Amino acid sequence: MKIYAIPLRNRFRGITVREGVLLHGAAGWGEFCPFSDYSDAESVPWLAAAVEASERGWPAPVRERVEINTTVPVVTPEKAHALVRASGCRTAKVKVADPRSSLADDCARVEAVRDALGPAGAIRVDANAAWDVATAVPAIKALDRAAAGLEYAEQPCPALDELAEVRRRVEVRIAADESIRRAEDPLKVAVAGAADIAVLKVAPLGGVRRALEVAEACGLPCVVSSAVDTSVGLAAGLALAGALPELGFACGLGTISLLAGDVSTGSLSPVDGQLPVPRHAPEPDLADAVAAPPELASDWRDRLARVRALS
Ligand SMILES: O=C(O)CCC(=O)c1ccccc1C(=O)O
Ligand SMILES: [Mg+2]
Repeated sequence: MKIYAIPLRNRFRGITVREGVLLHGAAGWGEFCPFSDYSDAESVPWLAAAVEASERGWPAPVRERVEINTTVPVVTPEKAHALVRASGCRTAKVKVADPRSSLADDCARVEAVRDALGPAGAIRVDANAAWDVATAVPAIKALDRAAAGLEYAEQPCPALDELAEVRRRVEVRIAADESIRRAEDPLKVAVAGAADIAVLKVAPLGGVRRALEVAEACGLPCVVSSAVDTSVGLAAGLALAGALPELGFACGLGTISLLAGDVSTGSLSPVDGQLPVPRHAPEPDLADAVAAPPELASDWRDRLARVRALS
């Protein structure tokens, strides 16, 4: 077992350091890294995903490579432009609706991203459920204009009925993320009328096999996205992206550049906007260099024991 703490290059989802545990088993390595605001009960599927990776391994893929979106945090337009250029990706996902960023700031960031991608690139935005319907509708229209066309808007509002209403009132496609991964039962969310696209994350859905079941149950085109995990967790996301019967959109697995380090020399950083589908997670040969300090490590061992007891 290895416990890591890696600073983020820019604040993301309100956090500045990413922490987690790497578990080793018969099939290799798995990552357990629920965010600190996740309860022990909510962390149970995260452990199931790490156990699947380390004990059992993943189903066989149907493709060898996955197109990747670069993820643009809440940064200045200049920085956003540079990040997109440096990524080599043809699709960018821009975080919007952050409390520290106005709609005008978001539009300026999206314009800079369009400039960096050129007209052939695709831009999606992610509001992380920050808006109500009355805010979302004009905001999505403004961002769509700033982008000269959005590919989709991810989770503009918290509730499914709000997503459905926004979807009726804008021309931009709507993607559901939190509505699926934080649902009581992700297999039973009636997401079809509320969204055009389902965002799937391996850890909160409880593993690659579980996520494949969710994909089948929801009946929508899927995008696989990361939890800003290390290359060990990203490998599980790529295994899911590799195993989905259809994959029509770039996946949000280009997040290693958001971290200031990684646990592996075999770092999963996109090349020419793509990543290969690995058969197992890379060996965390650099984990000791980013080891969590003793007190933090001990908190994680306690958390792991509590979540194991609930599993
Ligand atoms: O999808 C991506 O491009 C990156 C992953 C991402 O945005 C994310 C990462 C951690 C937690 C939540 C989210 C999210 O999609 O809302
Ligand atoms: Mg999202």
